[in-house]
Amino acid sequence: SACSSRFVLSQMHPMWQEPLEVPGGDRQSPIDISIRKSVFDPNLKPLVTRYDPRTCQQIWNNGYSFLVEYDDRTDKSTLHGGPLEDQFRLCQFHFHWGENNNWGSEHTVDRHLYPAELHLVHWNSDKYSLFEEAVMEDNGLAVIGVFMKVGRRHEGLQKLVDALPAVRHKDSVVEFTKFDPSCLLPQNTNEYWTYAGSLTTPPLTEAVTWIIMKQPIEVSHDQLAVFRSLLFTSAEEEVQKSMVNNFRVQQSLKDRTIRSSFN
Ligand SMILES: NS(=O)(=O)N=C1NCCCN1
Ligand SMILES: [Zn+2]
Repeated sequence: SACSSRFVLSQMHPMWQEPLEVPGGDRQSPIDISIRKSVFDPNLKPLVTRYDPRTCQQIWNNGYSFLVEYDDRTDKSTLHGGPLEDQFRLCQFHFHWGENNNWGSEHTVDRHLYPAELHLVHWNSDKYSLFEEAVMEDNGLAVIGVFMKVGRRHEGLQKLVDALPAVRHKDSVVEFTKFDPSCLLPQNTNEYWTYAGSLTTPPLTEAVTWIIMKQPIEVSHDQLAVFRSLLFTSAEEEVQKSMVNNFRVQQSLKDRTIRSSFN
């Protein structure tokens, strides 16, 4: 699908070598969400997600994370409401995690680190016709962030976990269908923070309206361990590197306000 953003692969730098300059630089992500600095906005609406599992296509290890990619050629899996004025189309979701359960999320809440974070990536299909186009525009993308904490096994996630050994190496792809990503959202999606930010992996463009869920989802220790069995490296590379700590360093808030949908 268009959103697999293969063009990004060519510009990709390993996480640990931040590019020297980033586009703009005054609305970069991720950030710490300071609860006392966030401002309650009573005009924020409930989030509306309508995901059609039939648009789910494949899982791909892009050497950064693993992406579950959706057919985004029509408006079948969409997001609107919340802070958004337009309708956005789901193109993929992926995760960021650590080498252990003490860290791994990209965003933090009052400096609290979670072991992992889910990103559901959508692009503005009211204003643009391709992900690649929207990724360059300041109102082009909307990413829902969901924190993950260690607890009960997540039954919906398990189908995804079982498919991971098939995409162990960078550039491997496997068919993956009929997955409804709404099972990965917390039961309360009315409480979130939202702010203007950027992609946290190249092209790092300042195109993202971030919507970070307050309520984390629970996944088991063993499910996270399978994430860590993935590799950054392709099958033919001699030295294999385990895919862990694939999060970006936090960025300055600069002149931004984080709004909350709850008091
Ligand atoms: N972690 S992130 O901000 O979602 N970054 C992304 N970069 C490229 C395409 C999709 N997402
Ligand atoms: Zn991400």
